Amino acid sequence: MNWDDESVPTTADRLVGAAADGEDQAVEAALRPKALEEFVGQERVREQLDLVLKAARRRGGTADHVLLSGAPGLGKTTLSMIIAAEMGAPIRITSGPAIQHAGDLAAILSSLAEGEVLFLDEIHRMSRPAEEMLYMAMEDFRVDVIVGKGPGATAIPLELPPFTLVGATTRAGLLPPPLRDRFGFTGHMEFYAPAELERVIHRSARLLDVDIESEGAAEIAGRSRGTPRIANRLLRRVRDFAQVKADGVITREVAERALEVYEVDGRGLDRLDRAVLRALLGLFGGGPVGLSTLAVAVGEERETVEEVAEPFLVREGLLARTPRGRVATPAAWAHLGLVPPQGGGPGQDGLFGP
Ligand SMILES: Nc1ncnc2c1ncn2[C@@H]1O[C@H](COP(=O)(O)OP(=O)(O)OP(=O)(O)O)[C@@H](O)[C@H]1O
Repeated sequence: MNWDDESVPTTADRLVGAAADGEDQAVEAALRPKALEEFVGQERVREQLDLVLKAARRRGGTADHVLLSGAPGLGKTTLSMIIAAEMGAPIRITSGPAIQHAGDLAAILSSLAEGEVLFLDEIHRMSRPAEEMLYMAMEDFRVDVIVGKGPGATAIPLELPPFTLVGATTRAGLLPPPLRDRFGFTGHMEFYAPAELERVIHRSARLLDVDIESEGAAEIAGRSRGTPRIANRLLRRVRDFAQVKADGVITREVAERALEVYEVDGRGLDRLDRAVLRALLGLFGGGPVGLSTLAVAVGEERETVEEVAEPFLVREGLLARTPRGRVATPAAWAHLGLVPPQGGGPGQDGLFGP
């Protein structure tokens, strides 16, 4: 194998990145399920949420505050919109980083309509003063607006209409307990199984008027890293290929050829992921090797390797983070079609057996 057969990988426009790009934002609105029963997978969250919403509707009140945690692209925004739709309520969408001052939050809260759903994405990134204001708003539907500064400052209480806060976070563990405790319901979103992603793909294909065979959908699902956003994005790229290079129908063969062109392999790894693995195996015998050294070897920033490539490699059981550095697993050797050196590789100390 030639270790230099690909140029330095870049993270820009990553086809298998979970964050939304411009095109995603433009088309996602059309692909979002509008009702709970259209929402694929996440059975437990869906069932529990269904009860919370039905009970609130029966009481004729607003639903309890809901916290949704999970990786990007798993459907948190979609679910928040469904909550509003199921409650027949309007929705306001904002995010933690957009609320840096308590006053920003007060302005939003005081303009909410009764029963409105406030979706607060990346709630863990809100400023401290805004967070503290939110405690009282969630619990008592009231905020204290501070007027003036220093010893002369006074707090003017402001009544709020009852509303439902839907907070979304990629890391529930980062939320301070007083905030976490104020949510009546917490839903943990899991990565989707391939069969669920196939359903997402079939549904999106119908909406996009794309002809797809079951095996074509399965091929795309298997490379979508458990994430509907990635499944929808790969579907659009494979559709392009099918329309230009084939007769427009997505068969397994068309999906395979297309994803080869886009350099997304059978397990959903892209060039960056493979570059990290190749460096780890080819240059360092499978490790252990320090993160900084590995990053230099692939020509990327340390943070890029750690935050962009590694989480998926670890999740897939291809790479392990150990106190002595990064180590490739036997599955990594197998994935690249290589044989580990005798004895498990230099420095592995039999971590994964002989
Ligand atoms: N369960 C699902 N069924 C069908 N489509 C889904 C599902 N979950 C997500 N999607 C689709 O995936 C895309 C991304 O979903 P969404 O924007 O809700 O993710 P998110 O978790 O809010 O992501 P982020 O954290 O980046 O904001 C949307 O186009 C949506 O249609």
